[in-house]
Amino acid sequence: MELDEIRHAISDTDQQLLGLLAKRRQLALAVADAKLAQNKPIRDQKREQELLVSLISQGKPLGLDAQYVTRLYHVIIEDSVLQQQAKIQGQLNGTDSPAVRVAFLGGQGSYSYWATQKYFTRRAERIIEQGCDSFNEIVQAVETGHADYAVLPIENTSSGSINEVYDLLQHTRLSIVGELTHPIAHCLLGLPGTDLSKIRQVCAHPQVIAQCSQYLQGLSQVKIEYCDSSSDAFTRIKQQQDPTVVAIGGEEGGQLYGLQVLTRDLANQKDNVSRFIVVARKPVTVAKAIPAKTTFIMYTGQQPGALVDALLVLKQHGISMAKLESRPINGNPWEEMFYVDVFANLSDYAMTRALEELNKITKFIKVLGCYPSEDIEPTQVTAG
Ligand SMILES: C=C(O[C@@H]1C=C(C(=O)O)C=C[C@H]1O)C(=O)O
Repeated sequence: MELDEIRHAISDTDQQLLGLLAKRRQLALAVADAKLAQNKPIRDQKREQELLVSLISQGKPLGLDAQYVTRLYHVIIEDSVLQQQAKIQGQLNGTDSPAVRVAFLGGQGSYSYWATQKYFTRRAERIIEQGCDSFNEIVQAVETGHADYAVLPIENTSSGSINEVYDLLQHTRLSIVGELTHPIAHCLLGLPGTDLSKIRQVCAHPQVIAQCSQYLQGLSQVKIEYCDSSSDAFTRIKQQQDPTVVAIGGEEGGQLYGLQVLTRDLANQKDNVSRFIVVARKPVTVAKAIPAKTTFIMYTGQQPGALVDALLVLKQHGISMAKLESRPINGNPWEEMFYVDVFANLSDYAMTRALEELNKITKFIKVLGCYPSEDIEPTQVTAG
């Protein structure tokens, strides 16, 4: 066969694969309805395990190795679970809508832009993007009704918690309605033909600079220019047309601005991942069929053992903590507000009781939201 002919056959096969993947998604969505009717959880790891074992043995005689099949199906199953969760949540909360207005940091190509796309593509036919220059502006956009949702980065595996976002949560009336994680692969990006040895300036968001601090220490002769977002950094490079100025951001984002990758993997941690929260004016209820997280803030006072006592309440009710963070309380020097993420649904009996008890022993407590957990741990195939 000629090259063109073979490529034609590949394209035909890919089209069939896409058709089949779309069909599989539809079937998974139908499964979600059936599970809801039968009061069954969305995730069924026993079924996933059986499926993987069977697919691996079916793949073998076809020359498809176990690792390849497993990797592919982890992606397919994750999508299938998240599609089902999004559908059930939309139905339960009446949030199914053809178009959503979403505020996020930066413009097209910023990390928050990709996180927004990832989260809302499953939930709406159209995303009306509202790029903002600061976290404060993003929150304001939703508070004032100019946007329906905000997507905010809250923590990162290299730089830790994003304090500015934590502090905004202390004072907002908005509720956390969702979360997602997104891999953040920092690259040095420049105009085509940029010579790495001649760069004089690096443009990036302060969070990005913190996440790449070790790499940047090695560029001692280079000036760091703080930008509002990665897309702001890309825009500057494109506008300035100066090959000695480069940006740090994601490869896909840089491509939208005609920039080329000079160096990859700049983050301090190899697995550089950010967790984003999604906030809205109205809280949501999480279906029992979906694993939920609840976030609350509390001020315990400064008496000895106050935090221990509060955490013991969670222990007594068998509630596991996903994260504990503390931030200063504005106007009260040396006093700290605790932010607690737990693996629990706000409507669980244990969670209701725990909150009642915490209410009695803390000086202030407020639930910031209960939302589906989007951490879909891949099912591993066990031998035998
Ligand atoms: C589609 C289902 O829901 C989930 C997704 C699965 C899949 O995509 O194959 C398998 C098990 C469940 O965790 C199902 O239960 O069959």
